[in-house]
Amino acid sequence: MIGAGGVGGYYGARLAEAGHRVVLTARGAHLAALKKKGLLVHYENRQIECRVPAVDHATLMQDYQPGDFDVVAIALKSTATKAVLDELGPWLAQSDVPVLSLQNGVDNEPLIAKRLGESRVLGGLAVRIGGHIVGPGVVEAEGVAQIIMGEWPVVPDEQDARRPLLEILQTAFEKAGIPSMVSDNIRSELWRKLVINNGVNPISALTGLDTQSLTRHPRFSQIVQGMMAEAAAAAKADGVELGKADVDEMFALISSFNAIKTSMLVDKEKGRPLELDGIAGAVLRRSNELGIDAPYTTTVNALLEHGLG
Ligand SMILES: NC(=O)C1=CN([C@@H]2O[C@H](COP(=O)(O)OP(=O)(O)OC[C@H]3O[C@@H](n4cnc5c(N)ncnc54)[C@H](OP(=O)(O)O)[C@@H]3O)[C@@H](O)[C@H]2O)C=CC1
Ligand SMILES: CC(C)(CO)C(=O)C(=O)O
Repeated sequence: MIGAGGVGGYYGARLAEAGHRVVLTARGAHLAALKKKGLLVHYENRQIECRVPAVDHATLMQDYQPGDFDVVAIALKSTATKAVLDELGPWLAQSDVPVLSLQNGVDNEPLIAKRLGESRVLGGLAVRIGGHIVGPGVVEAEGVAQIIMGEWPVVPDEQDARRPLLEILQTAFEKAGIPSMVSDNIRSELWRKLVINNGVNPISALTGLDTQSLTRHPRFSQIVQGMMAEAAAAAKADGVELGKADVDEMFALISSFNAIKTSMLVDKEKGRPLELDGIAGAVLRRSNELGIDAPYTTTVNALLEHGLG
């Protein structure tokens, strides 16, 4: 699990708890704590204590072969994807182990494909999960925490070599208490998730409000829906057709989810880089390509880029 943060730490701990051999990567004080006392995950009134190897990337490349793993999952912020692929690329290239992205945004899988070849990419996303590092070695997570995955970009061919592995992963995830689904069109699923993220992540970082405060607010909910509609329109540039029904469905999904701080709000509070380019930037690039305006996204993105909020 590359990046044992809120998402990677939670899923890694669930898999380890179910008996899978998991190796976590991290750095800094979080890594030091993982090595010293293991990972502690607080999840829905439970505590999961996870004692598995935790290493930095230099140690990963030195002590392990990529072929030691059935799958390498990436749960980094998309701000780190390129740098980490530059770092791990030559090591990953030594085998054909599939790489599963569990990140938000639609630009991670293309980066992995460019580096390792399309046939090794498993697209994926974490849905209905709020998970964050709350202190060194400690993660708090909530929500049903589903995983959706599929051959990237779209391979509805039953002969695709990745399908049997996806089915094995799905079974393993389910047995570990992680609801999961294999999609024939992961690109579309990634865009549907981006509709949610463009809707709530930037405006939450700007206002400091949680998801329910935004979706129930008379004014902010309009901005959320506007930013969702702009993401849905931008999807067309990638050949994904999303309409009002998708926007309504995604708005209903996030409105009915726990009142959580988005990952971007948590990054803002911690003074960390924001995944702005991977979320609003991805929408704005496609809107520009299509020649359509995205006024809500343009405004909120510009305010955050200029350090407001
Ligand atoms: N958090 C959430 O609730 C949700 C997040 N997502 C998505 O999941 C992805 C992961 O998010 P999240 O779990 O919040 O991310 P986190 O920031 O919590 O975790 C990422 C971890 O990777 C570490 N990392 C980064 N670069 C390196 C490196 N070079 N070597 C070792 N470790 C490194 C980070 O360390 P450091 O802190 O030092 O940078 C951090 O511990 C994102 O795309 C996010 O949008 C999706 C659904 C919900
Ligand atoms: C909005 C949310 C919580 C949905 O899972 C998310 O993906 C994030 O915080 O980045």
